[in-house]
Amino acid sequence: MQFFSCLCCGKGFDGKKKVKSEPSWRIFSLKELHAATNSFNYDNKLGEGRFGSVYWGQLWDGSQIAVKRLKVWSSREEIDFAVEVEILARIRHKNLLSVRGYCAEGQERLIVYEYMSNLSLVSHLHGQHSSESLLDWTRRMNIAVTSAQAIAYLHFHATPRIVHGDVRASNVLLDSEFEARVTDFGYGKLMPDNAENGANKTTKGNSNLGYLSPECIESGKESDMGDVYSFGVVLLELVTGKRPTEKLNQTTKQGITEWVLPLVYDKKFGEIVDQRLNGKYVEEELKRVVLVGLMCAQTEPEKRPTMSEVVEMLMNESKEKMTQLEANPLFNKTIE
Ligand SMILES: Nc1ncnc2c1ncn2[C@@H]1O[C@H](COP(=O)(O)OP(=O)(O)OP(=O)(O)O)[C@@H](O)[C@H]1O
Repeated sequence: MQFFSCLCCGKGFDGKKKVKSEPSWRIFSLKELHAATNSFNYDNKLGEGRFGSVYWGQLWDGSQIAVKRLKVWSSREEIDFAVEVEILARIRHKNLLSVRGYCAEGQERLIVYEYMSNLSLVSHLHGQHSSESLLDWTRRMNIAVTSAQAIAYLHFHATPRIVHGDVRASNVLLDSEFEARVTDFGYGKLMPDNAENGANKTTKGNSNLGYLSPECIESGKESDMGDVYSFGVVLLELVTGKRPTEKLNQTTKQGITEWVLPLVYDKKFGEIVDQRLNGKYVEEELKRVVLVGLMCAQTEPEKRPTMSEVVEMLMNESKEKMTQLEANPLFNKTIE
């Protein structure tokens, strides 16, 4: 850690007070997190992922937190854990979920995040909130653009630059205003490959297969272009309300791109859009998101746009840009 200044106490490693002393994260005691989560009570549990369970909690100052209690962690990786969490904690963007701190005591390894009261995108599209139709078109467009900005930030502006490695709808959380907060970035580095119950960096217990690019499945390696592919799947999921893969019958599954592309050829955008929107959407915007999503989720990584280009394409409302998008060879049935 010698190359980092100490953000926790606001001092540089030369010991002098820095101008900006606002702490961005801190170390929590296990006692404090026990008190906040009612001793990791079952009633406080928000859910469970591959790396552990997440609990809702409230600190003494009234602020709400989400505590991720990681599965067994060997003390051998203690230093790595602290270094990695500190790197994640330093990465700040309004659409990335902020790490408030961590706790490493005995065998316990916990990461403390801000609490997102509207949970994840997946819960609104396919889960506990899916029947409430809280995601109107404006919210969906906002989520598309801001989550793209967050991933572009990781790829191009974060220090160090970060490949997310697990872009999917369950990792797009929503705050009280339904603003997107991308989470779970950098976990590939944080969790050792052979962690007990922890999955390999890209296979992840098959739970993200619908999001993984073909080259990532083949090589087992994460990449920025792999993130672009996964983000394309999220965009399509966001506007169609469909899952990344749907079971056609006992033996066959269909990927979301295979379902959408033929409808694009036939210009049947009204069939593509999530029917729960009851026709309340902006056609040009829908078209834009669908085309960008398909361009991202192309098989060949070199044909995909970068995340910065994705942001640009999603935000550009000009007719010229739309014409340019439509002219992409991917949407020309005869070339395929
Ligand atoms: N900061 C948070 N605020 C509110 N809910 C959260 C927060 N972080 C996680 N959750 C919820 O906790 C549950 C578990 O999250 P977790 O990140 O461990 O798993 P996941 O993302 O669903 O899967 P995986 O980690 O395997 O990718 C999810 O349902 C998620 O919505």
